[in-house]
Amino acid sequence: MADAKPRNLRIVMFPFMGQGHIIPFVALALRLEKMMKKKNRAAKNMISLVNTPLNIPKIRSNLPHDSSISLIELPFNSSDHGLPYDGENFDALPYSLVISLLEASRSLREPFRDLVTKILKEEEDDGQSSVVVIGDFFLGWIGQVCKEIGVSSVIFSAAGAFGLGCYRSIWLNLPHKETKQDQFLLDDFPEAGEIEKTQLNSFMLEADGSDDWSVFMKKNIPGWSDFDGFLVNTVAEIDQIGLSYFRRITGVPVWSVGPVLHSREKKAESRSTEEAVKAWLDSKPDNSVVYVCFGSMNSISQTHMLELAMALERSEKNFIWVVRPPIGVEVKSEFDVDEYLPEGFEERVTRSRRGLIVKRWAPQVDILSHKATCVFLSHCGWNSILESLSHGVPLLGWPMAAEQFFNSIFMEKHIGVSVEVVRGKRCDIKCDEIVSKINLVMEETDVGEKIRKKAKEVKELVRRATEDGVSGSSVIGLEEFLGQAMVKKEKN
Ligand SMILES: O=c1ccn([C@@H]2O[C@H](COP(=O)(O)OP(=O)(O)O[C@H]3O[C@H](CO)[C@@H](O)[C@H](O)[C@H]3O)[C@@H](O)[C@H]2O)c(=O)[nH]1
Repeated sequence: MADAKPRNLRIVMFPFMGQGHIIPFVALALRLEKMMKKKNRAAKNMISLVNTPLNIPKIRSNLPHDSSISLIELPFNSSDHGLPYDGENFDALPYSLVISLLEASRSLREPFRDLVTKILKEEEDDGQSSVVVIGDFFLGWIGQVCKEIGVSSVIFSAAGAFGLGCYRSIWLNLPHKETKQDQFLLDDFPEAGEIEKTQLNSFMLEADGSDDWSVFMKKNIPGWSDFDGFLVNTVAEIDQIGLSYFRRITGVPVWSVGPVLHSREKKAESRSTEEAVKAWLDSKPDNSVVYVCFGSMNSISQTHMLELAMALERSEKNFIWVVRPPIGVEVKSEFDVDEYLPEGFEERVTRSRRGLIVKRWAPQVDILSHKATCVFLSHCGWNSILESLSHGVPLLGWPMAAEQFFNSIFMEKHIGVSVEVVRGKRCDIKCDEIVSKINLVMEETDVGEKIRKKAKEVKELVRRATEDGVSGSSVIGLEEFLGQAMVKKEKN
């Protein structure tokens, strides 16, 4: 019910416990804080980010000191769920335990319900406020909790609409189980085009409806229909197929609001890496560097590391490679990169200054925004894609998990800014194939020129979407959402 009086807005945001989700949620919270201040400085608006104890300091370190965003901790003990004692974030777990954290997160339902009930009571006493919850798509139960207590809720998808649409449709219907063909169409999303079985992550491919992933998804995804809307970290001008799909299947508003990008972490311990990376990039010619990084939670096998290292050396291109321990090695363990790379590799590339190896975590946005960077060899996580597109950097795709395969095909076949190098964690890839794809995109080939030109055009589309003065599509999306959030929700 619309209310004529200006209202205060209380926004409660709950990202799933993974860096690929927390980072864009923090970025969205900061964007909303700025917009709300600009709109009405006098209003007592407030934004809170909710998470589990070990993630709260991670979130805090990403907030500027002058931010008034508050952090709220929910009780959670990972050991109660068969997880390591500090296993509260995807980045602290091997991929095999990701499903256990997803399942364990369902235990946050009651504490979250109590929290929102308390917040609602405080705001009702105030009589002037609306409360809205922004939840994560992996926390599908949030919609029902909010419905029951009479609070509006929307999902903020850190994934793009095309990729998430394919992911949703496949998990709900397992269409690949119904066909012997290598390709298939999605029943409720045929406009996504043919999907190949090699584009399914290993859990999807092996799913039979009764495995842990299918069981979780069948509980989680139907919950999305309890939300009052979707905010998607994407750009309307490029992700229309997926946005239309979500509008059609949900019947609720779907706003594109991206890219909401993380402004760089300013942690003291990473400052020396930042400086070293900047100095190295400054010493390189424009458009001469391949940046290689597989996101916050994925690694490749040691065999693949060897092939990739040889390829980077043989390509004779400058490169930055963010190296994480290979699959099968304890994620958090201290590791010596030398152990997993060809003999003398690190020493050779360091001596020649042709390559920079960064252990675990690099200042990705700084790298992508530097004029020396030419192409990004990426696992096609959606944040990485958005960061790359925002800086006009074309992609070399190596999707390996989740919805990354669909993002990769979307960037290559629909948008034209990427070439897929290889798919999956168990693929067979040889060094020469990687070299030829790097050369294809970086050198003066027809494909390379076309892709680099397209990446510049997309950069411009993305820039315009978030431009304030001319009301870009993503600015309008957020404004429409804020307008709707001010409307008080009736209890069901
Ligand atoms: O060395 C690094 C590695 C990562 N990042 C940042 O970490 C984020 C990584 O996000 P993303 O590229 O989306 O990868 P994941 O962390 O793997 O993201 C998960 O979440 C995404 C959003 O839902 C999905 O698209 C992915 O498939 C899923 O793996 C980005 O902001 C990067 O800039 C760094 O700054 N430095």
